[in-house]
Amino acid sequence: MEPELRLESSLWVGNKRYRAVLTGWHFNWTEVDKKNREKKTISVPVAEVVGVEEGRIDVLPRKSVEDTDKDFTVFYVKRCSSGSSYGLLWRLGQTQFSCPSRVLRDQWTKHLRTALKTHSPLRPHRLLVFINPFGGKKKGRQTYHSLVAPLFELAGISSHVIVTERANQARDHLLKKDLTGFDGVVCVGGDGMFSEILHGLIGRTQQEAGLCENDPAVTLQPCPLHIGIIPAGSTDCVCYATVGVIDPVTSALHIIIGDSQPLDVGSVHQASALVHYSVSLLGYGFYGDVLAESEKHRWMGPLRYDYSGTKVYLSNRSYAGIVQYLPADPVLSSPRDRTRCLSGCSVCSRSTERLFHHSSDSASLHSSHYSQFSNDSEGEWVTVEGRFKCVSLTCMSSSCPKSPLGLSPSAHLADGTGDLILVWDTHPLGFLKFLYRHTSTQDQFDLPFVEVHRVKAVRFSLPSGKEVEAYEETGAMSGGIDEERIYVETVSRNGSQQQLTERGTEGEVTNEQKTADLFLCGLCCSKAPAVSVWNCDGEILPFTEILCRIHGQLVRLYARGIEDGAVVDNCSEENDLNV
Ligand SMILES: CCCCCCCCCCCCC/C=C/[C@@H](O)[C@H](COP(=O)(O)O)NC(=O)CCCCCCCCCCCCCCC
Ligand SMILES: Nc1ncnc2c1ncn2[C@@H]1O[C@H](COP(=O)(O)OP(=O)(O)O)[C@@H](O)[C@H]1O
Ligand SMILES: [Ca+2]
Repeated sequence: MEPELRLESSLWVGNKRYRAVLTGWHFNWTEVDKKNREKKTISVPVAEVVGVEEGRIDVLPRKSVEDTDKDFTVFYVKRCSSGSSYGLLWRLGQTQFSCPSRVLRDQWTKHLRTALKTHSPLRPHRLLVFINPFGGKKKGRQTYHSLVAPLFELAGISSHVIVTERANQARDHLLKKDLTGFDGVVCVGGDGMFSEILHGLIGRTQQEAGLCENDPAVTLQPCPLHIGIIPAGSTDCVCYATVGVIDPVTSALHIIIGDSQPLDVGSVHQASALVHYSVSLLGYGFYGDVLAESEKHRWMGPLRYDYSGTKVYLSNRSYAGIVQYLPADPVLSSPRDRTRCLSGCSVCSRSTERLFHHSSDSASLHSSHYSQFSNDSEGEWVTVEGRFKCVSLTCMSSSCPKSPLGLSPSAHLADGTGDLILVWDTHPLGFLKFLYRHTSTQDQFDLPFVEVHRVKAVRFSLPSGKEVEAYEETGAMSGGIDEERIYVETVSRNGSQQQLTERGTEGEVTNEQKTADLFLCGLCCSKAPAVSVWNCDGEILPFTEILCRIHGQLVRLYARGIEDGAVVDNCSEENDLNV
């Protein structure tokens, strides 16, 4: 602690006298009664002070209520239990202090501001904000302007706001435009919008580092800019899994105080090309089918997933496939150890050490393991083959309001691994039981037809002859087999990421749409299709045979992971105005 940051004096809040103390890390004020007896203390970590203003201030709308030259107002984070969610809601608390003199007031504001700078080095000064006006319930713009912008203004953050006019605008901006002076990028939208930001920032960082994203063996460069998520989408799983609640004000406060949460990212490859990045769900079978079906019902908003989920469940399909995976070190953690990755997680901290201080570890991965779809399953790769209801890979728990503990409740946000969930073909009631367990604390892996593995990489392929069979079946039904096959082959030869991830501008048919059409055409015919599609964080991938490698802590979010429920709920403290 730097001694000059310490300050102690008597201050008044209303007509009560307090003994206020600023140490390096905390700002405390304790009520003192007329007989000098100390009563309740309120303690705010300096890192959670949002701002300090002279006078008496109100926010939302912001106005100076009274500017006596002996007063100052402190804004800070307060926690409230969220009822249904596991995480805590953050709200803006404010307390108005009166000093005996103006000199003392100036001393307090100066010291508090200096302490803020010293103890929150990652607080953003300038942010680039992308708003998807069509995400979720289409309230992104309103949410940002009414709830988030006033808080940014209060905290002295300047923001450059872009309301997107087309899909991939945010990604393209991040790939090409000047980003000098920005500390972070904020995305107002859902997981799809987050994915755009992710692709833009990872791509830009690799471009600048001269690294080739197409090569799964390359150790990618972590992104220097932080990402903030203001949830305004349908699933909002990345926000829920990293903050614990879906709440724009909570997320805005995490951004303001410069919280930092690293996140693992999977890179998905086909042949020698990068196809997509994934953080929440890379799913084949059920989740792929649900996404393909739901794209037809976008107009339903977030409900489209429940409708399509039920429809796909009732169609009771399973798919043949070969899954190969590279297991992670079982000594470090296990997907069934019943732990949860919480704020300050020790498994993730140890991984930081391993990921960034022993780069020779990752060098050992630069072997033929990543040579695309080679048949050698030498080394540690494990191969399983059969029929699956679904094959899912997630880099984190993927908790969301639908499933508060997530696809893999013990997965870690930043341990450099993903959890591979294999659900073997089973009777419909068994599968329903599996799905239903996601909504409660019951263990969805404790079923005889379910396996879960903590992995560093996964490869998926179709049993020999299946792919041709698949296209022939669908082609026979649609009458368009030749055109489709040529199209897929052309794209894979070009290997252009731009082409692979571009989503439709009007009048033009993209890969995803073609793949979805090809697949959906199978849905409406009596014969079940032999192949499903991959759902990659809400995008349909145009390939079936893929390789995914997990990159530890490739990006950082303005978040801190889910806070332990034992953290005090200080919502109803006396003397504070809850804004
Ligand atoms: C019976 C109840 C079953 C509930 C099962 C819940 C499982 C939920 C797991 C959710 C994992 C979420 C992973 C995140 C994926 C997102 O990246 C991604 C994109 O999100 P965005 O549109 O916001 O941009 N979202 C998705 O792909 C959505 C996947 C959602 C699947 C939901 C499935 C609901 C299933 C309902 C089945 C009901 C069966 C009833 C039978 C009578
Ligand atoms: N202005 C826009 N018009 C159409 N699509 C957009 C626009 N901006 C972003 N998108 C795309 O919309 C998709 C869904 O966005 P998202 O914010 O995740 O909402 P949701 O959670 O409802 O799917 C994303 O894939 C994103 O690329
Ligand atoms: Ca992980």
